[in-house]
Amino acid sequence: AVLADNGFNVALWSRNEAQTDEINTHRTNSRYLKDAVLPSRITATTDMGQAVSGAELVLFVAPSAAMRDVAKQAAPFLDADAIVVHATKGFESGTYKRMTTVLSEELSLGDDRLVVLSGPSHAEEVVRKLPTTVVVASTSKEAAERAQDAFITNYFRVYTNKDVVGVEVAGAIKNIIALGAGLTDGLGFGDNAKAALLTRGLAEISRLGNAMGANPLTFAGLAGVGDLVVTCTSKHSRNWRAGSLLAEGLSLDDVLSQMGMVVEGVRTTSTARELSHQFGVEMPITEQLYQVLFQQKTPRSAVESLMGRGRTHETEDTAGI
Ligand SMILES: NC(=O)C1=CN([C@@H]2O[C@H](COP(=O)(O)OP(=O)(O)OC[C@H]3O[C@@H](n4cnc5c(N)ncnc54)[C@H](O)[C@@H]3O)[C@@H](O)[C@H]2O)C=CC1
Ligand SMILES: O=C(CO)COP(=O)(O)O
Repeated sequence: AVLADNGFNVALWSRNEAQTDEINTHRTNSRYLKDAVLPSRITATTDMGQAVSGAELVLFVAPSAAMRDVAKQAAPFLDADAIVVHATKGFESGTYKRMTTVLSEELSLGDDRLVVLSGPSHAEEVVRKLPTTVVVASTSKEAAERAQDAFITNYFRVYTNKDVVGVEVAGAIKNIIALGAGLTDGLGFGDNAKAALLTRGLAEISRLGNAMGANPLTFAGLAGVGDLVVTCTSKHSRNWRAGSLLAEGLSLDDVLSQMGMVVEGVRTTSTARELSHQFGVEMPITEQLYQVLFQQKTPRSAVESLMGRGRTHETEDTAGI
């Protein structure tokens, strides 16, 4: 919708024909964006060739679990000088790869044509043209500026950044903390606990990101603090909502089927735990959430474990913040 508002003719690919028919006929996408009326410059299609051939910019925003498959389908149709942007917040399960790595492998692209778009940007608000700010990161200044040009509007402000690793790590890991925030709110642990969770969550994001080669300053920016705050506090967040349903006592399977939309933080908790071992960094909140999600630990005893950890110094272990 943002690209269409900026005058681009947008081809929107979906695998679901009922959904593309609804968008083309009624300009609505009722299951995912209830009250929104989509711009007439959007044409939905189930034909990947029609969507991708000739496009100067291709935006991938499949859930992380589907990214490789969707990129594979798009690869034969990608124009030689198209730039590729993604807005997906997660890693590939099993390989622990970042999304730009997956895209570069499947599309045979160099870093100079790859951009990640991230930041506090719930779709429900963007589609209503409420003021939103995001960051587009690429190792190529030119690619980042092409994406900035394409997306920037008077309600959608776009900053460039060079730190692809930091922006991707921040966007993925904040979902874990948002699941924790939903649990904390659902269990009535209070405002002090929630503030602690966000702050120590940011320390965890930074620690892993720094070990993976990120710029520490990224975590104080829109993709870091910005997205962490919105996902942990917004009524639109699926990760927060999933956490609050877990707090009501629902099983993880029941929560996920009730949500009916992707809750990236669940898979990301397993991936981040593996990455924390691989990079030798401590991620105690992630570890406790992993035990709650996958090992039947109760949230209350997870909090006890976090509060009972050995004494430590606040800043020593959070290089960069
Ligand atoms: N919803 C939001 O406000 C924002 C979402 N994101 C990120 O965007 C990504 C996608 O999230 P949403 O669109 O919100 O999720 P969603 O669950 O609302 O929609 C996902 C869409 O992908 C389709 N899909 C799932 N598996 C597929 C496959 N194998 N092949 C083709 N299509 C497939 C589904 O049918 C559905 O249409 C996530 O990584 C999320 O973190 C990023 C910023 C904001
Ligand atoms: O990343 C998002 C907003 O910036 C969306 O978060 P949820 O997936 O938790 O809804």
